[in-house]
Amino acid sequence: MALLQTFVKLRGSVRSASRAWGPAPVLLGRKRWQHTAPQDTCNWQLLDDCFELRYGGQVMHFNYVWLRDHCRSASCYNSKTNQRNLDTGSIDLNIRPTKTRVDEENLFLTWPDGHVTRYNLAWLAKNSYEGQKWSAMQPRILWNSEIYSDAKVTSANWEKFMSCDEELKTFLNNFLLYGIAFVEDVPATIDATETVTKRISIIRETMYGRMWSFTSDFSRGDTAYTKLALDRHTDTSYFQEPSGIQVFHCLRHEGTGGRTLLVDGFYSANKVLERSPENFELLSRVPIKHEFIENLGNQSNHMIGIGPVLGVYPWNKEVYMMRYNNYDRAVINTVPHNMVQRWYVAHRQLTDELRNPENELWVKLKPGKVLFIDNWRVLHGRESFTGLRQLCGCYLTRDDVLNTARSLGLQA
Ligand SMILES: C[N+](C)(C)CCCC[C@H](N)C(=O)O
Ligand SMILES: O=C(O)CCC(=O)C(=O)O
Ligand SMILES: [Fe+2]
Repeated sequence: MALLQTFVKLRGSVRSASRAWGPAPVLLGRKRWQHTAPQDTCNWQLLDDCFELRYGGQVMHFNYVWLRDHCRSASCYNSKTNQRNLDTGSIDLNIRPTKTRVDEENLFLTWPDGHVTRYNLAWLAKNSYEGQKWSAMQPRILWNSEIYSDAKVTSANWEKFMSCDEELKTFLNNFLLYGIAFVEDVPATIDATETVTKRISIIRETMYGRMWSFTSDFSRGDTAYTKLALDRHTDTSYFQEPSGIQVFHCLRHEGTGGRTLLVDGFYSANKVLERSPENFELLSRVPIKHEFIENLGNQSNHMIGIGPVLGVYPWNKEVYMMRYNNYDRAVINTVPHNMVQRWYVAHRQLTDELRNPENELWVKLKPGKVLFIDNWRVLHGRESFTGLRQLCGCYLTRDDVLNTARSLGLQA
């Protein structure tokens, strides 16, 4: 560090001539940092192991290797393909800048080989760990049945949905916010159901097929193919990557019962977090297995998916995936004995939340009404039924649904 101190200015500040310190930017829960004019003022210092920047009322820390790695100069980064050119493996892990300069909008670092990197301060703030810590990856509205009903979320209309991007965008916005969305007036056929889903994404083919249609004929080795009630669950928890979206269209039902149950899993997970952070932590850290074993005359399948009940981003504690399927949960043999009891306690707390009747949204699916469920978030179940009931649908590839949402300007 002696060498460093000889060549480098270690501290500095830049203040816009006529501007004073403004109030700290307000964090609106899911919003990213906002920078308004009075917060242009910035202070910085070179610490031993990182560059400390105070900008927009926020103190941020940037590791030196990270800074070198994120140089956006033409030789380090190809802005046509949005890909890094720089070989990260060639960066000296003890690299330090030899010169530092900050103006009102940018930080300039000179590296030992003379290469200069310019970083826009707002870009740094947006991409800092501290900035991400307070912003949501995926803005959403957690709901129980009252919140969802009061929101009066409208369904998309088939014709408009197929022809108008604004209708698709509104639909996807609702889907991202609530984890469920409906399209109505769809012709009651498998073909039309396929058409409506293809407007959003690529269909994810699984061992159940591409488009599937099922009745209570027990044609597959799963309770879904019976008339029995099904408690709330997420599907394909036994895949390493559970299906992102599930589509349901009830093509006919001549009988009684058979209503669909929907529960926002993230609402319940959030209640667990508020009431018992230790239980939330346990559910997000302990990996368990789910399994699908099917032996039919003409086909056999054995799927195993491993992961915690709650998939959580560690930096902001945001839940992004719930695997909850008591039918398909496999033997627990991944949890040490002294943790199993605590895991069951945590699982019970989540189960109690999920079973709170206030959280249950019941809908009767009818021909024409297509339901899209975020299968990483919203649990579904069904009431037992009588009579002939035919349900068709498919799973969608999650990446492509989110891709469509982003292409329409939504944060996903
Ligand atoms: C939807 N479809 C009828 C095709 C399959 C149902 C799969 C049911 C399975 N127990 C699970 O939860 O994944
Ligand atoms: O029959 C239903 O309403 C849903 C059954 C089910 O859970 C499924 O197919 O994934
Ligand atoms: Fe299911």
